[in-house]
Amino acid sequence: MKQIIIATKNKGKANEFKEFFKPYNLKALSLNDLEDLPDVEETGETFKENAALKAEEIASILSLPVLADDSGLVIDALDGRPGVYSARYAGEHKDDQLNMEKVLSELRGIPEAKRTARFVCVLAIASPGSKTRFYTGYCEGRIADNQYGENGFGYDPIFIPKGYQQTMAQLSSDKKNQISHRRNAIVQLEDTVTQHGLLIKE
Ligand SMILES: O=c1nc[nH]c2c1ncn2[C@H]1C[C@H](O)[C@@H](COP(=O)(O)OP(=O)(O)OP(=O)(O)O)O1
Ligand SMILES: [Mg+2]
Repeated sequence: MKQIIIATKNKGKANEFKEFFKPYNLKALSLNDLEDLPDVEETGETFKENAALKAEEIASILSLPVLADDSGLVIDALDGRPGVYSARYAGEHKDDQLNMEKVLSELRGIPEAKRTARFVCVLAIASPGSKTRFYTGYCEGRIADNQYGENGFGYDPIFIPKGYQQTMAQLSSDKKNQISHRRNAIVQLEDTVTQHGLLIKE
């Protein structure tokens, strides 16, 4: 089966990519499936910069095309925080539970209408010898008053997508994968994958 390498150590993301690429008969391999690859330092100030850093470093080590995903939660009432610092919002150890508690406590007392937010996903495809390509997807919504649901990962238990009354973590994974920022970014990338075969390793 053809394979695509995703420069992520996040198991939640990796599982979503595995689902996304199934219809193309593409096996998605994450950094958890490959040996001895470094954790790329995310020193960029934008999702785009960090996605490029992850894709380009791993592509250069493997001499293969690589896809990377940099994503996060942008909350209007917090001037866009946690944004690119989403994973490390409550500290370097990347704890989803503490990150959600920090967001909920910062938004305490803020009414529903002012809790608007969006998930952002920037995908980068780096291929040795070519210019890196980028694809962006969004999912609009608002921050709940508490955590609800067990599905998904990251901030899903506190994010209510626009048009829904439940959090992302209360929706099925199939539903999430139809409406998420990651899906919306993948849709942009589909043509590249299918027509140019850029990501494919036999
Ligand atoms: O669908 C999502 N549902 C809920 N939360 C999400 C989602 N997508 C991103 N997020 C949050 C998780 C993490 O707090 C940050 C991503 O940080 P980000 O650096 O891109 O990923 P990461 O460090 O977990 O893994 P890696 O860099 O190896 O891909 O945004
Ligand atoms: Mg990261």
